[in-house]
Amino acid sequence: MRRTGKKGVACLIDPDDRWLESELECLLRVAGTFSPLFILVGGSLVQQQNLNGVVDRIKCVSVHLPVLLFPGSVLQLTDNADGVLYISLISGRNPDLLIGQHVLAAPLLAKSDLEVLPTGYLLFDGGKISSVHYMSQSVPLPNDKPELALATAMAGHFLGLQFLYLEAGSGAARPVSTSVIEAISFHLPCPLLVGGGIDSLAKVKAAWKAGADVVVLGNSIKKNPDLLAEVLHSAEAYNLSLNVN
Ligand SMILES: CC(C)=CCC/C(C)=C/CC/C(C)=C/CC/C(C)=C/COP(=O)(O)OP(=O)(O)O
Ligand SMILES: O=P(O)(O)OC[C@@H](O)CO
Ligand SMILES: [Mg+2]
Repeated sequence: MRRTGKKGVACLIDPDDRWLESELECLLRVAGTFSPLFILVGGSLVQQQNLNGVVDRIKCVSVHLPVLLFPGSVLQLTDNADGVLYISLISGRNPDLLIGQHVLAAPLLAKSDLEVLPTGYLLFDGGKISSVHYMSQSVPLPNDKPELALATAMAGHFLGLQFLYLEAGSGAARPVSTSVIEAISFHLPCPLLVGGGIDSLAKVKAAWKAGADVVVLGNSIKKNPDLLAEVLHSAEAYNLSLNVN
């Protein structure tokens, strides 16, 4: 994706949010089979039986949409997804979330068919205390210090992490700043996922323009599935203009 300049979208389905069967189906129908789109499933407290069920429901409606797990802990792994963001919280200094959960998860992942995507996860100050901030007990990066963010992202890149997820926290008051996205995308080749508080087409476009490869949408599309349709049309038009579809 970084190579082609294509822009992508990921829908975050949090199994802890009460998803009516009809709501999930409506969202998945909007999503259709649009190719640079995938589904992330995760949340800070998710219990495994919820997780299995939600992944099954998604697969039942949208057989071809890739479903990636976005785990808050080793308890949030299930075999019926396609892959897992193997996230290490590199903005924090909590050893359990840098490497501890990963050690516990590794033997389970080795036995599963899940594709493992090594991902540096950077939490930014999104203007209010997010669940990830609380659950991880780690200090978020400032949103107005691109040089600190870049140094952290570079460290992840040099350690071999292949994707970077810039996170402002679910429902953030302010998304990750464009100056942060620009600094990281200018200097590093890893595909960038950016999420947290992105709740309008204008914010999506600003993140893409700054260098995000994939914009992650959670709360906003649960409230308003029409936003997903708008964003997908916009991505499709942009990707067609690159002549890379
Ligand atoms: C690799 C494995 C198995 C685990 C990684 C564990 C790590 C590093 C977690 C990072 C810190 C953390 C607690 C992340 C939560 C990830 C997540 C799914 C966030 C989305 O949840 P929200 O939607 O923000 O939470 P709320 O719905 O509670 O607001
Ligand atoms: O729910 P929102 O605010 O879109 O956030 C999405 C995701 O980045 C949270 O982990
Ligand atoms: Mg949530």
